[in-house]
Amino acid sequence: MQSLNVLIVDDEANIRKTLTVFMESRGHRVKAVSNSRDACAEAEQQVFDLAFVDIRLGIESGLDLERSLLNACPWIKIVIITAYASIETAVEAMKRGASDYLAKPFTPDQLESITARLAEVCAMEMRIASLQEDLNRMHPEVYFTSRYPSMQRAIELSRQVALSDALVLLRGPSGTGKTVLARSIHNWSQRKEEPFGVVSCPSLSTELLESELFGHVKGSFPGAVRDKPGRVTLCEGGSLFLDEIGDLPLSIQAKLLRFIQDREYERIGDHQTRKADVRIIAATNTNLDLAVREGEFREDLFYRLNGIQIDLPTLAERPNDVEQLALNMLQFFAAQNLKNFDGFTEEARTALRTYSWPGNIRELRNVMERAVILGKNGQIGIELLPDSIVAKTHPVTLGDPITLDLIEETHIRRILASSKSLQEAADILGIDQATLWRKRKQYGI
Ligand SMILES: Nc1ncnc2c1ncn2[C@@H]1O[C@H](COP(=O)(O)OP(=O)(O)OP(=O)(O)O)[C@@H](O)[C@H]1O
Repeated sequence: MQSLNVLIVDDEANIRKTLTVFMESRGHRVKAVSNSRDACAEAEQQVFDLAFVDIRLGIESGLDLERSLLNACPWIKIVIITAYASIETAVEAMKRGASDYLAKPFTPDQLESITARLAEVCAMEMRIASLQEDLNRMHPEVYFTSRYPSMQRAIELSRQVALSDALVLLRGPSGTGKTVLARSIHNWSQRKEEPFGVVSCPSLSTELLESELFGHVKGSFPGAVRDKPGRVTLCEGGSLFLDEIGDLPLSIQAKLLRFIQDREYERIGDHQTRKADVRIIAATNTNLDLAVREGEFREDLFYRLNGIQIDLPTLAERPNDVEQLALNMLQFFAAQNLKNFDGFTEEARTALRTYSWPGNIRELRNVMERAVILGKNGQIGIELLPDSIVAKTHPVTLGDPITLDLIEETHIRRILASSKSLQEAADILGIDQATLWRKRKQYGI
């Protein structure tokens, strides 16, 4: 058992003494006080893992002290001690944040078991916090700020729908950030303290996918060696993100529709109907209308999912956002690799802005990671960018032996990059918005 910092608050000197001797004999560090004021003063000065608090401290109430201790040390585990055991006080103590309850007179065994259990909880919380830190170290901070109305709309709508339990369908090509946005919707919602699960529909066979979603009972198919709860069970109270929902087999589509409508499902091989409260967020990078027309996607499920659609633009549609995103990623990977970079050379900046990024933010992230690994310190120049990016964006000068198309593409990209809106770009180029749209499509901008 890890050694804990323990605070004992009791107005009876012999209880303080007994608890102190017991805890110290188990290797914990103890501070014992007789009243709320001293307890608060101690909690201000050092971090405690565990506190034993008498419910009656002379004329003061240990229940009132709970809140002050939790404010000072939010992770502290409080055990309320009382000679006046009653269900009501126990319930009240737990409601105010106590972790357990000990009735006087207590035995060493009871103390031992409460302390061991809470030490385990403390250790687990520390492990989770350190895993969370590792996760944060592995992922650049999500950056949603954009100069483009299409992206601003997507984020605004996401924040609005997050507050409801509405079904959401995120649409956008691969790498545009659908998974990241789904997780953010969960984090902006009231379900944020509950689990968030991800199931990638194309990654599993039909049977395994159904089992992944709804679970199975032992022996229901070869390989089902033990009962398994599905994601729907594990995400109770939270959200489940179904990536590439267009790839969900028809047989599972029917079950998903029933789950969405009635919140009911069965595990594979089980007749018991279960219920779960899970918000579904789905994503697709294909045209679901077409899948419906071709009979590959159920129309009724399509209409259920179609309620709130959020479209994520490609990176090519937001060239002026690339530099800031790239800069954030550069700083992130630089810190991870213990290097120091201060931005990009002018050439690299132009290359980043004019490249069409078919792999979207995922590709940008990979390019930044590669540049940081290959580079030393200072600025990132084009020599650190992949040839595919540099070749497509080499500086074009009028009079160079190049095609008119390349001149037109380069010119449109540069004007788009320096304009605040598509209308402004169209005005500068002397064409209407429809023509600009056709040309952007033609050049993949
Ligand atoms: N707004 C953002 N800020 C920072 N990084 C982002 C952002 N959006 C996406 N990324 C990063 O880009 C990569 C791709 O994002 P994500 O997996 O969310 O895309 P996706 O649209 O779900 O892709 P796919 O359809 O292939 O599953 C991830 O590494 C993610 O961390």
